[in-house]
Amino acid sequence: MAGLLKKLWPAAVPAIPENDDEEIFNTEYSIAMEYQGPPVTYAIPQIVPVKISQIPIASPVSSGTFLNNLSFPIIQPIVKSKTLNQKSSKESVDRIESSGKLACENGYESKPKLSHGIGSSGTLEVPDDDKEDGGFQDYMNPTNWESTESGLSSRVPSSEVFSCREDDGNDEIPHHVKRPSVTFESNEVVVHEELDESEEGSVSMRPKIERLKKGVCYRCHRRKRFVEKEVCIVCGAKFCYDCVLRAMGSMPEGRKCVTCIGYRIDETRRGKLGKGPRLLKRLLTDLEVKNIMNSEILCEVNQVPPELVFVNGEALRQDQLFKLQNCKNPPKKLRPGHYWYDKVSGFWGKEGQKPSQIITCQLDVGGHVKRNASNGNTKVLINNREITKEELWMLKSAGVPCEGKPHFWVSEDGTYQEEGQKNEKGKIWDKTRTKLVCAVLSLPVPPGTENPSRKEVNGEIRDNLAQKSIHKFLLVGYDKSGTSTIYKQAKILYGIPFSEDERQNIKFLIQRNLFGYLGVLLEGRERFEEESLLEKRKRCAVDKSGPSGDTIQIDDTTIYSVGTRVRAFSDWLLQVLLSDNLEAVFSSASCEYASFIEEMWKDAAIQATYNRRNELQMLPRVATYFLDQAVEISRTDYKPSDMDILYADGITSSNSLTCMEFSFPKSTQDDTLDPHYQRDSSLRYQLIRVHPRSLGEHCKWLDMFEDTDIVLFCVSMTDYDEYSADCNGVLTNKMLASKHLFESMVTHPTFENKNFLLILNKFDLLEEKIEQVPLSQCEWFSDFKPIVSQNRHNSTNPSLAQRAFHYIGMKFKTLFNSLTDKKLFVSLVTGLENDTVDEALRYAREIIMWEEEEEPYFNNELSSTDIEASSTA
Ligand SMILES: Nc1nc2c(ncn2[C@@H]2O[C@H](COP(=O)(O)OP(=O)(O)OP(=O)(O)O)[C@@H](O)[C@H]2O)c(=O)[nH]1
Ligand SMILES: [Mg+2]
Repeated sequence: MAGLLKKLWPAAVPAIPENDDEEIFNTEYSIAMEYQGPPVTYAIPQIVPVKISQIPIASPVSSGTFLNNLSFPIIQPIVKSKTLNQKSSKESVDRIESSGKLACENGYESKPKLSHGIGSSGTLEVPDDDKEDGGFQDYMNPTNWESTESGLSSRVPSSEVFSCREDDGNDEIPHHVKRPSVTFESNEVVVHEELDESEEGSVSMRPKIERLKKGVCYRCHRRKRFVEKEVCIVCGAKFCYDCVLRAMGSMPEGRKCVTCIGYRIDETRRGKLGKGPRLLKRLLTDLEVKNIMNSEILCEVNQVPPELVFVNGEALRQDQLFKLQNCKNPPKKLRPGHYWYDKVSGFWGKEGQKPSQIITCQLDVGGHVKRNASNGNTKVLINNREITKEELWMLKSAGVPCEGKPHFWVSEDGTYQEEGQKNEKGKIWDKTRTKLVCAVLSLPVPPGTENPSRKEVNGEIRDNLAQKSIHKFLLVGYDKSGTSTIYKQAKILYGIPFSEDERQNIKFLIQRNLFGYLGVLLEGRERFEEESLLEKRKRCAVDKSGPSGDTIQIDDTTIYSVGTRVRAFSDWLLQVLLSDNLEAVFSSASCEYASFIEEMWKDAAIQATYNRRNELQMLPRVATYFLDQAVEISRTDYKPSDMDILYADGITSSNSLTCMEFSFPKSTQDDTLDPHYQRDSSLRYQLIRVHPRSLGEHCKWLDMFEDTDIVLFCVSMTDYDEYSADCNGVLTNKMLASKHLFESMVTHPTFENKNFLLILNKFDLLEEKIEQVPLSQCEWFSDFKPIVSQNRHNSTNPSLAQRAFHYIGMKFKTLFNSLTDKKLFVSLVTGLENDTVDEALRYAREIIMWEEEEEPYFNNELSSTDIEASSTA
């Protein structure tokens, strides 16, 4: 029988054994073949599970349309035991030994053997045609087979690509996958595969394939870098638009190449099950795609094998896994691996890691949670588990006293009490701040009453919402470097509304700031008045003693003197400011100050003072913006505009840690460049802004942010001649202080391999300042000696500020490289201008993507400034 089959399809029957044994007849085989008959909707390979005995071999040539229209059929045994939890339908079932090895039931250890047709000598009988094909020949040559350490697998040498002779140049079989080899020493079918020991506790059943160059389609081998591809969830082969249907066939188990059908999925792709079949959507109807996606999610072979899921050290049974997956709040992204579960609180996490989720409590899965389950080292316990640093931070933010290394009992709703004490002390989750801290530190919060992501599919509850992976940007900078301005700018840019609470806070903040600015003005007026009085007296004295006796009547005093009403208001305001009682004043909303402010603002003395505002050092630059609308702002019904919010100094009174989630809106640039970016509009990002004060001494709290994808380190370029006093009153150059903070961060062990994007901010201010104060004022920049041409500035002849920016960037790059051996990315920003902030954040996204893809997507011209290309001289 096998011989006959081989005669029929000599080049395409790799798996048919020599023996005509009944066993073989009764083994189910799949035939994947391409249909080349009259046009049907689309030509796709058909997968037909048949037994050899059922194959219509009577007269293949004359058997009519069906067989004649099939070319290159691939016949493969369907090995039902490819998933570890599945029962075999036959005796010829592979057994998974406890060591995780795959072996034959009869104890024969499988040897790598041919799969094309075995001669009695065990050598290959390769048809002449095939011999011409180097790749195929290599594959078929037993001397080229190698055993791996386990002795179970075989590696295809040479190209490692199963290459099949092309008949008409058009209809290759999906040939990239290394075929499982088959031995027939015991009439049993054994699939040899490579073990991927990298996966936690699992025996990977995935056939390895040769990784082709990026962008290459695994079927037609054409390089189409910017063309969307569909990926096999088992072997990772990617197929282009033209090839995907031929390579994947009817997809009974979702997006798998035909040769991967029956195999367990690659666990790293589990998160992608049922998601984003963008290419298929272009090729198939909605219903077809939906069915394929449903099969992908629901078919048995794609499920997580229970014995590979360990909870508190115990492997699960099928019923336990079912319970876990179908409870009210099931673990998300459940994959084979080791987890811990605190039944009392519902905390759930990967072994050795902080909790990732709060699932339904009191489930009967796994044993007791171990003290070291999450590898915490804080000596503080929650339900017998030593908690992690992050959790300790969260508890502290919730106001839970943690001195004395207490042991807490925490229940599902977050109520907690100390061990040995009867009274509940409160609820952890009550404070909004605690939730914010949790969001930032990637700690779970109890699920809401309703979880909208859960959906009923075919009677089974599945978490069907895309498990969006969030990329985290950590924005840090020295005092007043502009991080909150950039943060607010991002909020406005990406349409993340300020909450009512935030708006109320900001409104008060702006009004308070305005009163502060007015206070500075009023003090200034008093000073100017005194100065002019002094001046007047001097002049009088000169006049009296003067020879001529003529007096020049310039009386400045009237300019700076105010009427009684304004004086009274001014005295009151200064008093309020001094007593720091503004909040109380504003909270009595019934009081309307606008009319006072208006009267005062119109006063000639105040206007005269305002005109000399450059002499008032206490008045920040931004004050002009707010003073110009002093009357509107002081009204009780004032609503801050986005611009007002942006310019307001500080976000809230406690602005040490803020966090927002956003997506990049699709830009026209994204459209034209790469599908990757189009997909990106659905990806979520988190911008976390943290003040260095919150990081503690030597940034000791920095490891809270270990899952940061990229650090945006913000430096104000105007800091080079400014000083700040530390707690001992010692003055430090702010640029050097910034450099010091930068060094602490980049050398922090948690951030060893992190990407850093340096944001050189306040370029607008630098342009003004650099004309007045040389950059070399800062000792770190002492060798900045630019030769600036008098000609107009252009791209080849940059301005002094541009040169300074390049120079500062270079200094940081060199420093970064000397500390980390890595490349620092740099972006030029003016925090008050939205386009530069947008550009910097998109650049950060690009850097993360490069990391993911290992290759840059497009050239740097489109991204933020590349310092390396510039010169500093
Ligand atoms: N002109 C100009 N002003 C800026 C720029 N970026 C920030 N500022 C101003 O600089 C001041 C400090 O900026 P913030 O964003 O508050 O700085 P910060 O990093 O939050 O500093 P902390 O207040 O210490 O938290 C504010 O008055 C901002 O309006 C910029 O690019 N140009
Ligand atoms: Mg600020």
